[in-house]
Amino acid sequence: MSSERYHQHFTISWDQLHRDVRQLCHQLVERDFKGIVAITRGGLIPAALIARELNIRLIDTVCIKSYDHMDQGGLDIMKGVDHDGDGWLLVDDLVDTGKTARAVREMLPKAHFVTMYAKPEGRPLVDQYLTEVAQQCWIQFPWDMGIAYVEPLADQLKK
Ligand SMILES: O=P(O)(O)OC[C@H]1O[C@H](OP(=O)(O)OP(=O)(O)O)[C@H](O)[C@@H]1O
Ligand SMILES: Nc1nc2[nH]cnc2c(=O)[nH]1
Ligand SMILES: [Mg+2]
Repeated sequence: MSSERYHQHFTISWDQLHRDVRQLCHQLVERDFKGIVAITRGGLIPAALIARELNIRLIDTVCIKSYDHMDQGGLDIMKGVDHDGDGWLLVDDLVDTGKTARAVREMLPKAHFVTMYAKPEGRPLVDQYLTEVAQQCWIQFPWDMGIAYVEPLADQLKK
């Protein structure tokens, strides 16, 4: 699937992400998890912040790749886990088409699956998410961006 399906950007700053993680954690803190399984790589960042909020130190990974920047390819599963997820919190940054989530759900059917952001197609595959984002939006994460100089509008208009 190609990048043409994305018509807008939804940009998330480090501050926003951190606030969103804390808000999601309010809904998780009463539960008792054995540990966290983070879906690499995007899930690693929220997983670390969630682990701090919920005081969880046992963190495992499912290592998987499906996108080359905005282009979706075949799923490449590099590492799984040897349990069905019972009592574990499964974390990814987002669910989009749900292809990644479907594959990981098969591996860990009993895990409690959360993402920070969810698009409509993938939303039914997760147990909990914080913010819904339109299907045609590309979510731009802070780790994929940098601070850059922006030319004043007046100078841009002179060109
Ligand atoms: O619902 P889907 O359409 O499957 O898309 C969601 C997945 O895509 C991204 O991962 P990606 O494969 O780009 O790898 P990364 O986490 O290493 O950036 C994102 O982190 C999710 O894991
Ligand atoms: N950064 C990012 N990765 C994705 N992988 C699938 N959809 C997205 C998205 O909207 N943003
Ligand atoms: Mg990912």
